[in-house]
Amino acid sequence: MTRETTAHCKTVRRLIGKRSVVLVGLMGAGKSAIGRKLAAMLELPFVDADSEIEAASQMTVADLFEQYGEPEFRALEKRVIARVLKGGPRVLATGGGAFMNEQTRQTIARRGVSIWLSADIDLLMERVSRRQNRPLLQNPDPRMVMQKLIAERYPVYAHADVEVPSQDVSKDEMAARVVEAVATFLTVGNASRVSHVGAAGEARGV
Ligand SMILES: Nc1ncnc2c1ncn2[C@@H]1O[C@H](COP(=O)(O)OP(=O)(O)O)[C@@H](O)[C@H]1O
Ligand SMILES: O=C(O)C1=C[C@@H](OP(=O)(O)O)[C@@H](O)[C@H](O)C1
Ligand SMILES: [Mg+2]
Repeated sequence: MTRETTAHCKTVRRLIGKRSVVLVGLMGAGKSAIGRKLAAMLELPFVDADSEIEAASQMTVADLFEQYGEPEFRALEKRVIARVLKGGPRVLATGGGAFMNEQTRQTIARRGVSIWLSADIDLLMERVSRRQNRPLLQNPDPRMVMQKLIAERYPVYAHADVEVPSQDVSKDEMAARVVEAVATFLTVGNASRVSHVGAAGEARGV
């Protein structure tokens, strides 16, 4: 990061105050990868909800789904996210299904700024194909599953404070776009819900 970018991130960090930055969106959108970068840029602790669930249960997400079923996983997910958000400002990468829970949406609205990393199906499929650790996609036709999830979930993700489209750019560039989107949201408010940042980040040499 350039010195200018670092100074900008410190300003954004101050604007965030006691809130957390919460990433939502479908599997493969980059919540975990971008969240980690974003946390480093903003000098905030990073928490991945799935990793917290795995640590709390001493099981993998895949084993939880298999042995206890999705409802039990969702109950655990809701509790873990509520606990993490009580703990002070963080960058939190949620799992793709978390924001579908109304109580979780309310908790996030109270304690955080929510960012929807939106993405088209081709990008999502390419990115999830690298690992076989997502139980919902263990299906003969994972693309059809993803299409169905897009139809069900995108109208709900659209309730996030800001939408940042995931594109085929580096993780650092995506994280810089999220920083810009958060800054715009916290200064201008809802006036500009969809972020079209790109040029600004590039101009700062991110
Ligand atoms: N901007 C990006 N450029 C290249 N690869 C990316 C980018 N964002 C995410 N990835 C990769 O895509 C895969 C899925 O990302 P991940 O962060 O696990 O998504 P999510 O947590 O939203 O399911 C990972 O292998 C990750 O490294
Ligand atoms: O979309 C979902 O319902 C899920 C997404 C996963 O997280 P990522 O979105 O980080 O892949 C994980 O929580 C679980 O496999 C269920
Ligand atoms: Mg993830």
